[in-house]
Amino acid sequence: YVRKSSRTWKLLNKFPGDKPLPLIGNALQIGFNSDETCAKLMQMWHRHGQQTFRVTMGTENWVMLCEPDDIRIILSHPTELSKPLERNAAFKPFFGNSVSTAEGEKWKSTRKLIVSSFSFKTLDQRQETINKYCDQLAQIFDRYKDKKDVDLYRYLKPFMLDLMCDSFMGVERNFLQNVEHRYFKTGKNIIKILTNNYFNHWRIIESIFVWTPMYKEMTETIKNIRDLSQELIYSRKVKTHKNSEYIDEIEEEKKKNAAEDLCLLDKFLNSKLPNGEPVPDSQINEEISLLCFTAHYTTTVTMSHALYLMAKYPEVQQKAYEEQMMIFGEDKLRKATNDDLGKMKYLEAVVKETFRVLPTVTKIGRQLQEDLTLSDGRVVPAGTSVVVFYEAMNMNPKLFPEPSKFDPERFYGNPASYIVPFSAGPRGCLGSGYAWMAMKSVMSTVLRRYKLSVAKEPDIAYRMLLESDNGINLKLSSRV
Ligand code: HEM
Repeated sequence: YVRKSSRTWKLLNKFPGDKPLPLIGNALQIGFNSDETCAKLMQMWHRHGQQTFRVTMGTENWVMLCEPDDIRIILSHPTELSKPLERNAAFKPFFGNSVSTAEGEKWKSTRKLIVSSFSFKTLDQRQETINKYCDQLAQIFDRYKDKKDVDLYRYLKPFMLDLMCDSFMGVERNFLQNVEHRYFKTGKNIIKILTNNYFNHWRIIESIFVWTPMYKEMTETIKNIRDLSQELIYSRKVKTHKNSEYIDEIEEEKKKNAAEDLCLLDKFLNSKLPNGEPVPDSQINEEISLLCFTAHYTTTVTMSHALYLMAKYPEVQQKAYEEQMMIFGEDKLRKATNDDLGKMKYLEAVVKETFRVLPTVTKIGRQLQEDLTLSDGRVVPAGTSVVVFYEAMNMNPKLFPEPSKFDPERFYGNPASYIVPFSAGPRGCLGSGYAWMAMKSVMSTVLRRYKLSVAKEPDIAYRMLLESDNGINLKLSSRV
C-alpha cells in the first residue's frame, strides 16, 4: 500500500512493467541465475511492447531506457553523472573508487589527468607501438595458419594488455610471450563475478557473503589484478627514479611533447592529493587496475567478435578484404599508418554492426539525483536507476529493420547511427579513439594475411560485458 500510494510509484507506474512483490520486487520474473538475467529482461521488453519499461530489483527501481531520444537525454545530461548503487557495489571490490565509479571533484580531477593521454596528437604517436605488437601477433598466428584452430581471446587479451602496459604505463611486460600468466586465468572469471555482484543483492550482506566459496574466488581474483598493478607501479618507479639514462630519455620525451606527456602512469605518480600530499600507491593501484582490465577486455572481445562475424559471413569478409587491398595494394605486409586506418570505412561499419548484434557493454546506468523528464514528457522520479538497455535498443526493428540480420551496410556511408557503444557525453569512454586504432590495426593485420573460417561456434554469455565462454575459435588459411 505504501509503495502504491507514493509519488515515486505513481510516476513509475506510467511505464509498463510486471507487478513487483513486497521486498523482492520482480525477483521471481528475473530469476536468480545472473547469467539468465539479460535474457529475462529481453523477454520483459518483448512482453511490454518493445518500449521503455520498469523493473523493481529488491527495493531498487530501474527504468530500462530503450529509445534513442531518451538515451541521448541521460547521456548528455550535465549533472546526472552518478552510477547506479548496485553497479558501484559490484565494481568497488575490484577497482575501488577509481575514475569509472568516483563522483564530484575526485572524478573530475582523475578524468582530467587521464584525458590528455588520449588526445589526437598523442594517439598518432602510439601507432608505432601498436604496429610493434601487431608484428608479434602475426608471428604467433603464422604458427596456426593452415594447421590448427586458434582461440583469438587467448592471444588478443595479452596483446591488448601489452599495449596498455607499454603505451600508457611505460613498462614492457611481454604478455604475448607468456599467455598462461595467472592474470588471464583468473581474469576470465571477473565479468562473471561482477555480474553476479550486480544482480545478486544478497552479496551486499557481507556477513553472509564472506563465508561462501564465491567470496574466496573473488578475493583471489582481485589479488591477481592488484598484484600486476603494483608490479607496474614498482617497475615504473625503478625506471624513472633509479636509472638516470631513463630520466634523460623521459626529459627528452617531455620536451618533445610539451604538455602531452605520453606516460599516464607517470602522471598518476606525480599527482598530489588536495592537501598537497602525493597520491598513495593504493589509490594509483585502483586506477591502473581499472584501466588495464577494462581496456584490454572490452577491446579484445569486440575485435574477436568482429573477426568471428567476418568468418561466419564470407561475403562481408571478402568486402573487408577488398578494402584492405585497395589501401595496401601489392604491399600486403606494410605496417598500417594512421592515414590507412582512417580509410577503413567498411571495416568500421563491420565493427559498428558487431557492436549492434553483440554489444560489448550490455548496459550502463545512472542513479538519478533529481526527477528526469523524458522525450515524451513522462517523468522518472529522483532515486531511480535509469539503465541504457543496449540489447533492446539494438534489436528494435523500428530502428534497425530485420534486426537479426548481420548487415554492415546499415552503417556504411551512413554516419548517423543510433548505436552508442562507448556511451557519450561527460562520462563517455575516454579510450574510444585508442580502441578504434588498436582494433583496426589488428583486424587489418589479420585480414591481409589470412582467410578466416569458423572452427567452433562461440558460447555467448550476456553479462555486464558480453563474452564467449569457450573463446572465439577460428581457422586461418594463408593469403600471402
Ligand atoms: C571496444 C572497447 C571499449 C568499449 C566498448 C568501451 C565502452 C565504455 C563504456 C560504455 C563506458 C561507460 C561510460 C558510461 O557509464 O557512460 C566506458 C568508460 C570508460 N572507458 Fe571505455 N570502452 C572501451 C575501451 C576503452 C579503452 C581502450 C580505454 C582506455 C585505454 C577505456 C577507458 C575508459 C574510461 C577511463 C572510462 C570511464 C570514464 C568516466 O567514468 O568518466 N575504454 N567505456
